[in-house]
Amino acid sequence: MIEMQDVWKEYGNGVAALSGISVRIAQGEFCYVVGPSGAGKSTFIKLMYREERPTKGQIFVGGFNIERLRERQIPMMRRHIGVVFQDYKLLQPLTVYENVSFALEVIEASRKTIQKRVSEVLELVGLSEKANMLPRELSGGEQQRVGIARALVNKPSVIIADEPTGNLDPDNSWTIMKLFQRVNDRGTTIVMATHNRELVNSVRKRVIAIEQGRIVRDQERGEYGYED
Ligand SMILES: Nc1ncnc2c1ncn2[C@@H]1O[C@H](COP(=O)(O)OP(=O)(O)OP(=O)(O)O)[C@@H](O)[C@H]1O
Repeated sequence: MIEMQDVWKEYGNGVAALSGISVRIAQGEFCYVVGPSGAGKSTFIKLMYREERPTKGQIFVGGFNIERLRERQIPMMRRHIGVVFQDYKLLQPLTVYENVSFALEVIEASRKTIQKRVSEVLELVGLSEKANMLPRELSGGEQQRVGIARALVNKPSVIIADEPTGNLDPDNSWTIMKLFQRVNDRGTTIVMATHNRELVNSVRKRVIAIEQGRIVRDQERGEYGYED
């Protein structure tokens, strides 16, 4: 479960990115976040995994009051949240396998657990054959699938994705969407900021629209609602 209670975010330069956001996303929901450029979507997403801190308000993710956490509790909290980025953010010198296993090595999982889990997620994203390749040897769609495997390897209860299809063509975007759908079918909450009108209008889910830092629409099985 994700909950924000009257959350405000003003950046250091005085820009008011979010102004009084209150929202609740239940465990297992699939939720799009839409809105014009600069509306506050990325800020909304970044607050959920504590990449940014709110100026005011409370944020709960997967049972953690993430504003009350001590520094040393942050890695534990992040294990419950998988994050997927528009530009993948893979470690270039590492292989596909290593990019995914890295998240488990950090928590000192046993070698056997690591091998089993990495094989499972690479299979899920259809990249078992490419485990030993480097990111630069992969297509954009494949790189994003590595990003998703990495996000899933710790079995998080929530996946947060900021424009995961932003750099991909329609075919690859659909592949990513179907993967998210499968992950969501297993009970994982998905929150996905997107400008992809076609995906939002074809695969109907909850839509939260943000404009000028405020939620202006929150619809079950909603539509994209913008022309871009
Ligand atoms: N680190 C930052 N420092 C200062 N201002 C910022 C910072 N990050 C974002 N902003 C500002 O906060 C506002 C909201 O930005 P945000 O990135 O959340 O929007 P967005 O809806 O994700 O936009 P886009 O769709 O273009 O990605 C914008 O006015 C932006 O310029």
